[in-house]
Amino acid sequence: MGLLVDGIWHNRWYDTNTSKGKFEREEAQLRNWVTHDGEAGPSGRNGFKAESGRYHLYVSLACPWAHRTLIFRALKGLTAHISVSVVSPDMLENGWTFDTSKNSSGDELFNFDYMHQVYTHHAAHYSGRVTVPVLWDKKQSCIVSNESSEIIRMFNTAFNDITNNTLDFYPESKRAAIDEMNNLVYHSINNGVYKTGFATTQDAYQVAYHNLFSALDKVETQLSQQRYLTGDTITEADWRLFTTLIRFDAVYFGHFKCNLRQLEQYPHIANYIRALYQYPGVADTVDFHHIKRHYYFSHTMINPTQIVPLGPDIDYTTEHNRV
Ligand SMILES: N[C@@H](CCC(=O)N[C@@H](CS)C(=O)NCC(=O)O)C(=O)O
Repeated sequence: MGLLVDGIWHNRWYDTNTSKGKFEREEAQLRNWVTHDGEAGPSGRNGFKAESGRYHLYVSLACPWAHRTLIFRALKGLTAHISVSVVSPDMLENGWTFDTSKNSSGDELFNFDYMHQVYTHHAAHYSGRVTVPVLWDKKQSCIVSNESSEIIRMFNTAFNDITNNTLDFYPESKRAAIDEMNNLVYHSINNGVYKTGFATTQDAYQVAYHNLFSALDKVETQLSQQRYLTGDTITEADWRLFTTLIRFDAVYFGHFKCNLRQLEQYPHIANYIRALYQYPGVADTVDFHHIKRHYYFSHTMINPTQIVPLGPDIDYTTEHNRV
């Protein structure tokens, strides 16, 4: 785990000394948008037109943020149009690697050894964390974006003329409700599990823990009244929540000490996870080997023995009642 400073890789864990033990996530820096006509999106510059075969996704199958982009790639019919490289789940002194002997697919574009080389290929003097997902433009040889919430918005609409897939997970009429739900889920659940697990003071841990479980209680209540987070149709808000929920009992409950309850103990959430897992195309994007191996093996300051636990044994293919 580390970061680039002026293009040079440094092996360094997150610094929580200046934030009273709180984990503070760095903002993604590269924020261009692929659009149907190549005009600039809400941020960044123009020049990224949606074209089949032009873009490449770098992902980790362990990472909940990258997982969102894989789900949208699958559901929006983009697998034949956007290629993918998968990093190894082991993220140690060199950060994310393309070590094929450790379950990486290898770097399909450049045959690099490390993900940080993709960042310095984009900008030789890059400074910042080397995160996934990354959307790469093969034509201009640069990174389009390293922000998953924006990559899924691009996938939701920019390629519709190419795929003829008009499924809309961010429909105009529901945007306010989706944004409100995303705000709760991002701060208290998606990032909330990280704030709980990466806290280095008791106080910071407890604040994050209580916030997380109070948000999960709200979600449970919401799901007791309606099928999906914002009503009777599935939206982006559900997929953003799902990638954290599917990792929760396997990793966050134990490794990140989010252990008030397992999600299996929430009747509505437990069924909802199954409904989303069983949505056509989604189960193929979930890889529990990568998920468990990444967290337990890579975070040696939390789990110095690097033992990867065998349990829990949960079957997400069982019948659910969300109809
Ligand atoms: N804002 C980013 C966050 C991505 C992110 O933090 N990814 C993690 C993997 S789960 C990562 O690559 N971390 C490496 C690091 O922080 O050094 C997004 O949503 O795309």
